[in-house]
Amino acid sequence: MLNTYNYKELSPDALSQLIIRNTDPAHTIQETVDNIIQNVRQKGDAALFDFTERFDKVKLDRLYIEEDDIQLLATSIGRDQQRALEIAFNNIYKFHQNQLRKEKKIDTMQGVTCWREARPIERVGLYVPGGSAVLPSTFLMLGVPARIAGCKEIVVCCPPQTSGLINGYIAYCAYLLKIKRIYLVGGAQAIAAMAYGTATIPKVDKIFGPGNQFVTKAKTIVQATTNTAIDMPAGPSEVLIIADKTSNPIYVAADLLAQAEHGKDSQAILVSDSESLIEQVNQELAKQVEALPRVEIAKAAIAHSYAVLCSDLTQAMSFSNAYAPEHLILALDDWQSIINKIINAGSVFLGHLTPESVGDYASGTNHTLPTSAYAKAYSGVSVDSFIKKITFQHITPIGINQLGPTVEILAELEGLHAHKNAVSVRLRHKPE
Ligand SMILES: NC(=O)c1ccc[n+]([C@@H]2O[C@H](COP(=O)([O-])OP(=O)(O)OC[C@H]3O[C@@H](n4cnc5c(N)ncnc54)[C@H](O)[C@@H]3O)[C@@H](O)[C@H]2O)c1
Ligand SMILES: N[C@H](CO)Cc1c[nH]c[nH+]1
Ligand SMILES: [Zn+2]
Repeated sequence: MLNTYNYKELSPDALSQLIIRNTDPAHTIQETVDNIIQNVRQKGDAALFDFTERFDKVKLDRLYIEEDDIQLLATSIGRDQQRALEIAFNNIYKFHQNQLRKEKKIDTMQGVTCWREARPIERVGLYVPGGSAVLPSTFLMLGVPARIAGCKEIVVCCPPQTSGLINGYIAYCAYLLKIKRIYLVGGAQAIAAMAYGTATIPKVDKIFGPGNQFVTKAKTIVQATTNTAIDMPAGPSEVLIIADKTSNPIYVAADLLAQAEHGKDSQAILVSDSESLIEQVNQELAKQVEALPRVEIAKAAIAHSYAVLCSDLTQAMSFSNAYAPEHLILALDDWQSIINKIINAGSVFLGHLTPESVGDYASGTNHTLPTSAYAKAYSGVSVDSFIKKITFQHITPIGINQLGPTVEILAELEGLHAHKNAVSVRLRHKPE
């Protein structure tokens, strides 16, 4: 099922072709998204009603639901499902709360004190995907760190159900997160609305959340064209599994399919030093895929996924670092010996009993992660994503005497005399 490449036969060009994903060579997604953004800018709410009818096939009479509806929907789900969402909420909360740390004040010289303090981003927009599958887990992954950071205004957009509402699981997450309004808008139009603001949807300072190629393209466009920031490009899901003769092919195939079922444009890569393991995983894939309800989606994703045969695990890790996967699974007995060779990956899963699904839902780590090789430069969402760190400094009379002459010289060598003077006047005219 997986097309297999031999690492040592790959030219540098072939290697870079292999690791590219989800490009938009004909710019069709770019054009569609540009057009959606322009429409939302010009027509505001009217464009949101239109696009929701066109893409989500829902004719809305209002763009949001509020507390009463949310409460009603939240109570419609089973107690087991509520408990599972509560356990996920608690674990994500515990893991993320530990990320809030106070930094020490540093005296860089006598009388010169510098430090940083965190402040929440005031208005944040959370995008909860809901096209091919509604993802309440993503709501928790974004909402929990936003709450821990202390963001004042949390705007949430999610594509509507055919009923014109949201589903009960999303509503239960809203209840856990104390979110009182959800906008029933998805896709690029939701991102444009949060970046520009409409009569109904407030403009925010930063947009968070994963989504399909339309959502991800819209995020990168608004980041470049407005003063609204984004968390990162978090597009179609990916997994790369490094496996050897100690791996269980049943588990490996199951983990590949778990990401393949997200969307036709998802990618699931197997890298191994064992030809026979690749063969066994292929047999398992063929068996397991047929049992999935989302069999057509998973098959399409597997069709443009592949395996890479390497001579050893060091080579396997080099390939993985070049690919920079959103998720990396080390399905090995001896994962400890290569963990320090990982350079690029969004989130890592170690050993045989750590499926990626646990991180998707409930172990505590965040599942909003960089895709398309952006793991080379971006981290996944965390509490840090929802705060700014502001630097502070204070200089005493001793400090200005110590540091002032250095700054005078540096300002002079840059030819910036007003800069120099701002120090000189303080050295010459000391307060009584
Ligand atoms: N990287 C991550 O951290 C992460 C986490 C969770 C999910 N994901 C990914 O998020 C994605 C979710 O995608 P999804 O489609 O299910 O939901 P989505 O909410 O991202 O997209 C649905 C919206 O896309 C828009 N749309 C659909 N077809 C369109 C078209 N032809 N033209 C313009 N707009 C169109 C519609 O407005 C619809 O509301 C998946 O690819 C999944 O792999 C990534
Ligand atoms: N694997 C996705 C991140 O790429 C997250 C997710 C949500 N629900 C299931 N999985
Ligand atoms: Zn997943």
